[in-house]
Amino acid sequence: MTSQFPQALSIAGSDSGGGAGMQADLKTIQERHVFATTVLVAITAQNTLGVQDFMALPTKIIDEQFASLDADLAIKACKTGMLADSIRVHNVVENLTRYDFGPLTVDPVMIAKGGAPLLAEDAIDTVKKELIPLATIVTPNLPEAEALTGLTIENDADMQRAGQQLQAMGAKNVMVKGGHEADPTTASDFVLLENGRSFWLRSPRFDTHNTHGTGDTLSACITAELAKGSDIETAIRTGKAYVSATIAQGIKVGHGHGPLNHWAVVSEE
Ligand SMILES: Nc1ncnc2c1ncn2[C@@H]1O[C@H](COP(=O)(O)OP(=O)(O)O)[C@@H](O)[C@H]1O
Ligand SMILES: Cc1ncc(COP(=O)(O)O)c(N)n1
Repeated sequence: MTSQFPQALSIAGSDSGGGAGMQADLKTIQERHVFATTVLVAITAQNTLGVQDFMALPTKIIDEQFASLDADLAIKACKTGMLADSIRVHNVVENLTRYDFGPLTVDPVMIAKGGAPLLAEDAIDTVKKELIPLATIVTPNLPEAEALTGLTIENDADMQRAGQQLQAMGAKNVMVKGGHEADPTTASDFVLLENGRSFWLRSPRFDTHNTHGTGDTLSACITAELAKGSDIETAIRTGKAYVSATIAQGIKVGHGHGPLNHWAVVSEE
């Protein structure tokens, strides 16, 4: 039989507004020419103005989605996004241990841009102890890196320290994202690789409110590239170039923190 087309999996929550969560993952993976599959963990009633409500799904149907995928598809890379609470984090970890869906990108989603919690506070410990040790790469933003490490992050040295702590927790590779930094000109992310190499990825900071779904888009792009067989550094660099393009080539949708342009053309490709 001929080899299967590259397939990737997003394990996440739904954003009814279409800009973040599962929907951002699907759009990104599709744009990167990889076949996207999903395990839905929670449903949010959400738009660009905020999260109005959410409901986590029963673990039985989460188990069944994993089993259905394993029985048929050939998934080569996967990612996690919103996992809601400690019970679901544990449940997803059990399933990721049961099946081989390739390298795992952990986007430790905690709080939506508008401030709504997407992960119960007591689940942070479960993420640290159970999920991060499975991660091929973990991609926290600054508030998430602070919550996971207990550090206060105010400068480049703090971001590097957070990266080292997250690697010590068991993540092979770490990308500490600086989207929430105060720097008005540059968006800088710190990358620490499994082989000990580290570097900064910097792009111009675009003056826009349309940054809903940036973290999901970056981590989904990394996942898609890993599904195609890219090495981790190439996947990370492509992810940064793609998310920058989706912000730079913005579209106007909604009345709050608008979504990204997932059709954006990445110039260096
Ligand atoms: N205004 C911006 N201009 C350019 N890049 C940005 C901007 N905001 C975020 N980014 C980039 O988007 C990616 C996601 O970062 P961040 O916003 O920190 O994540 P999250 O969505 O998880 O909060 C990072 O590569 C970050 O540097
Ligand atoms: C269902 C869901 N998952 C994740 C996010 C994070 O979005 P952002 O990337 O803007 O932090 C979100 N707002 N909703």
